[in-house]
Amino acid sequence: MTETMIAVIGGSGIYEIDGLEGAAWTKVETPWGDPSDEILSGSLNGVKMAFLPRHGRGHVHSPTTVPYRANIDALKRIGVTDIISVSACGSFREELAPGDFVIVDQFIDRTFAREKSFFGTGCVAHVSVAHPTCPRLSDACETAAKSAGVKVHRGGTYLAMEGPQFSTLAESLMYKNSWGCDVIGMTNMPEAKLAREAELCYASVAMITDYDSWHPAHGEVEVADIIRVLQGNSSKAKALVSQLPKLLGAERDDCPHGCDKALEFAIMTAPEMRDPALVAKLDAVAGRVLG
Ligand SMILES: CSC[C@H]1O[C@H](OP(=O)(O)O)[C@H](O)[C@@H]1O
Ligand SMILES: Nc1ncnc2[nH]cnc12
Repeated sequence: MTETMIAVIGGSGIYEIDGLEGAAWTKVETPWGDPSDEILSGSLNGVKMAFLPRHGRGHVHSPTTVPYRANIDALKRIGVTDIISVSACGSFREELAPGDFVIVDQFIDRTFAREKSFFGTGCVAHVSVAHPTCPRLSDACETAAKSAGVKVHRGGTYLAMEGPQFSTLAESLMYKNSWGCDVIGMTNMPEAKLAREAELCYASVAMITDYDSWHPAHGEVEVADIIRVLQGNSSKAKALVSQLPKLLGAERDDCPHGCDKALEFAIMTAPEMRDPALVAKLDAVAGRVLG
């Protein structure tokens, strides 16, 4: 058994969480630079919890400049076992309405201006992201959302776009009609890929804020509308988070889906050819397999 530590990565509109016992903001240093902000750590119902505002308090980082590698490394470094992402998203389906939550389980990664891996020259690794979210953690999010009285949909494909501009009408229609996507956002990639490389369970809660730009009755997406919906959503997200500790418990077994063993057979570079500097940087992320 391992001690559980649940981290919440809060997206747009969520810059703190209340109710943690012994809560303190702490700066965590990583070999990949500074995380988005200090990390708030404490406990809830006897379970260790951490919170990291993805864009930083005051919303400093754009989706492109969020330091995704530093964020995931920092969470792993302080002992996090499970990451719940909470994100504002546009919807491609009439029935996924603003105010609803979707427990996303697939992604299409259209981002192109971000570092997407901890590995590279001198230590090459290939992990599977066929199933990029953890079903055990997603189950907990679904149950937590229902207990918090949130309208929640299970499963959906999240189109991760580079941004920061929203999509054109042609893009929105293509993602919806040709690619069959359910929601759109700018941040869950490469975050989910990096969490998998770091052998952390990851689940994603998409808070629907708008119909992107495809919906004839809703016009184009605007930040003012998103903020209005987020103001209603943030108390729902906090209620969801407060249910998680009792669902996940203070101790956990190995992940039944193998998220915590993702690197077991992933590293290709021969031990004698590995770059010692890169191996040193991988101490938190891949120390289990690199020794
Ligand atoms: C404020 S609208 C666009 C912005 O909101 C989402 O951020 P997050 O995923 O961190 O909640 C979206 O991905 C964009 O970054
Ligand atoms: N329509 C949209 N596109 C991309 N990111 C979003 N975040 C919230 N709404 C969005």
